[in-house]
Amino acid sequence: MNSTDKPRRGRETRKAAPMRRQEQASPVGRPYVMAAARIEQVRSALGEILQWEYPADASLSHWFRAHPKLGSRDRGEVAEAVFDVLRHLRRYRQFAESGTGPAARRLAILGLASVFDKSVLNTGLSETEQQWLAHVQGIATESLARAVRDSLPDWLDERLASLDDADELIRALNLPAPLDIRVNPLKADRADMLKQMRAGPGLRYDPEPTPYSPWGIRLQGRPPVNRWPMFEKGEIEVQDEGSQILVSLVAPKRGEMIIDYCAGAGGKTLLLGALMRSTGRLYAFDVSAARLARAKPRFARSGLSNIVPVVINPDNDQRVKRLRGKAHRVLVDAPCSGLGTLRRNPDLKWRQHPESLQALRDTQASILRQAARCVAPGGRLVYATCSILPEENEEQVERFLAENPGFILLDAGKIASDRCENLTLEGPFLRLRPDRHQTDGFFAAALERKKETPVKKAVQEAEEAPQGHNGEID
Ligand SMILES: C[S@@+](CC[C@H](N)C(=O)[O-])C[C@H]1O[C@@H](n2cnc3c(N)ncnc32)[C@H](O)[C@@H]1O
Repeated sequence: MNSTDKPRRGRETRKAAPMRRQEQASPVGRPYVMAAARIEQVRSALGEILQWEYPADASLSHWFRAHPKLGSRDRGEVAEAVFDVLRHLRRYRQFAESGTGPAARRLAILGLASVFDKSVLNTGLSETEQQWLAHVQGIATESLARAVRDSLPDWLDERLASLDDADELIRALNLPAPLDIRVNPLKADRADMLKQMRAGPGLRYDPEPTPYSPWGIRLQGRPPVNRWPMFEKGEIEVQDEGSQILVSLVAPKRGEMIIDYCAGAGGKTLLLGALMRSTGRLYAFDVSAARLARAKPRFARSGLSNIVPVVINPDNDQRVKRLRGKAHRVLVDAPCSGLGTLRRNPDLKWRQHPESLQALRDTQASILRQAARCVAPGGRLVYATCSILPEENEEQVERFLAENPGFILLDAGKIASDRCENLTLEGPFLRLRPDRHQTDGFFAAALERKKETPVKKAVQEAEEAPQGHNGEID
């Protein structure tokens, strides 16, 4: 699960334009209408989202389409309140149990308390509601159990408890994220792009270079990046710095044959292709034709001509078979719980369950096994997720290595730091966390197929399969 590569919702922070609506900024009489109407809008949107039928951003987009009269500021405020509720749902539900009237309205009020100043919000509240809000806002959250205070389901709280500095991690996952973009190294230079942004549409979003990735720029607030000329020209893409660092582990070279095995909407494919300087052959595999279709306009904007998108079957795909033992590098950006991206997708903590995790683990192991067969002797296999759970990460890799002695584990931290200055990581794995690196939570391992281990079986099977020119597939 990864939806890190599109413009995100998130509260405006730091130097971005102040977001909390203040009474003095509104004409007389307006705050009441605004606050009262907004409470009803947020309540109504939450009514759809909390069914959990679809991801929250999809449900919210659906709700916006059903309310076309709302302007961009209205939508921004509704989105901000809704996402605040999703982040703090368990605590807010507990707070909403007290008080009178529909609890759904009280959830909306709590969400809007993060958007509006008290004076504005109070204009839409009854006396009793104002008293209730003041009461719950005065509760010392430190006295609550962590799962309530930081709003986690019990099963997730228990799993996260085993991680180092769990409290810091959980707190960071509950904060809204800034927006990272990535410069397309084929078309632009980061220093020039920073200048252009500061002189143009990016100025009010406080653009700064990302600390580790040489291609990243961090923006505060909710910049409408996809309407900016540099985006339309393919000079920039939205991509969390963590994803950029992860691609640096693949370290593709000019002229190589690379497979992005789970390419999805192509976020990582784009950077891989640019690092190959649009040479060689870059297969973008995915089982989802719809996701690959979403990647196509991005590929077109990027100016890359080395990408071959292929919709594959999850089992026994003949085109995959033909690439056995041939690829210099294979990236498996596996489908995962996405729990490292809670800053942007807080609904995932309510949409995932231990049972769905087990199914994901089986899929991950199966994809890793199949993708590994494509790696040439001496070639590199990178396994990555945007999860923070060991069962989707270290445990998968350790099991794979135990079953596949022809592969060895490389030092991912060292490889990443070759490309990403300032990045010092301990241990063989790449583990990024919002509390330590200000990125989403990511995991990656870099493996190498031993040179001396012939991919005998794989090659044999590849020879049996009908070949395209040079073992390529169309
Ligand atoms: C984490 S997402 C990939 C995100 C993408 N790499 C990016 O950077 O935008 C995982 C992808 O794996 C795909 N997937 C699921 N099962 C698969 C399989 N058996 N083989 C290949 N891809 C699969 C999903 O369709 C999804 O697009």
